Amino acid sequence: MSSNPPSNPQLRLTNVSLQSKIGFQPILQEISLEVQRGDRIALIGISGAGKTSLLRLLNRLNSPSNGEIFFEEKNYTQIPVVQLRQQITFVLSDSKLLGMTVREAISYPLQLRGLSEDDISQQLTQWTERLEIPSDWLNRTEVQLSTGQRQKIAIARALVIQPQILLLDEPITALDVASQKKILNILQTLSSDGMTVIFATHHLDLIQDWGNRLWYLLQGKLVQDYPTRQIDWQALKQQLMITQQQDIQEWESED
Ligand SMILES: Nc1ncnc2c1ncn2[C@@H]1O[C@H](COP(=O)(O)OP(=O)(O)OP(=O)(O)O)[C@@H](O)[C@H]1O
Repeated sequence: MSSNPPSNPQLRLTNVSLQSKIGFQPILQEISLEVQRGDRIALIGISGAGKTSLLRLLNRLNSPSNGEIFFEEKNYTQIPVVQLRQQITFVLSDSKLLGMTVREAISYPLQLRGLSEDDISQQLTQWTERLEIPSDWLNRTEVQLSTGQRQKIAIARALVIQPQILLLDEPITALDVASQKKILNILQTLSSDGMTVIFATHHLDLIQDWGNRLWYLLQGKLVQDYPTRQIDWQALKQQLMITQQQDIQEWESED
């Protein structure tokens, strides 16, 4: 956790920028930060601030135009991408099952790691119980699931492999409040056991008491990186609302 004396960071970004291929304005600008093992980070910012882009860089779906990213002090460029993604997993808000049933989708990452059928079955039972996924969902395909149900499956599929770092992009927006709280609690427990979680969201109320750290992105810049206990949430919500309104006004004045 960040509150412990800092050891070698698990992740380190040095002056990372991401240039847009279509616009002049960089998507991310000179981001430098360090992440300690077990950090629970809420990543916030208005639409277009760069949250998804930053998560994509951390999952190596994109590479920085400038700057470097290190995982356990090893440069990302030196780590085979498959190996990296076995340790750093990304959950999108609209993950697809790609024609698989729920059972197949959750089992697949375990098959890729060469687990026996018995071990896969044990993990499947453990995680479906923990996430309260009813057994009658297991034979369903994507079209037979609601958006919220699909989000739950995407989280299960990421958690079965117990990654070192879990990246989440608005992962529980479509779930009911009780399910959201349950998942946030599970993530909190897992992070206490050492899993790092980076959670991008617009819903400050949801993550206010959840994280130990907050990153605030504004126009691709990391403008705040604070322990959550130092945050004035009311002021932050107001600041976000004002930024959002300014953004809309800028758009309107360009039309
Ligand atoms: N593939 C791309 N090509 C060009 N520009 C892109 C691309 N993807 C994103 N952008 C731009 O990068 C900026 C950041 O987008 P990003 O999706 O990272 O923001 P975000 O904070 O995740 O937004 P939201 O909260 O709406 O999901 C936006 O201005 C967007 O238009």
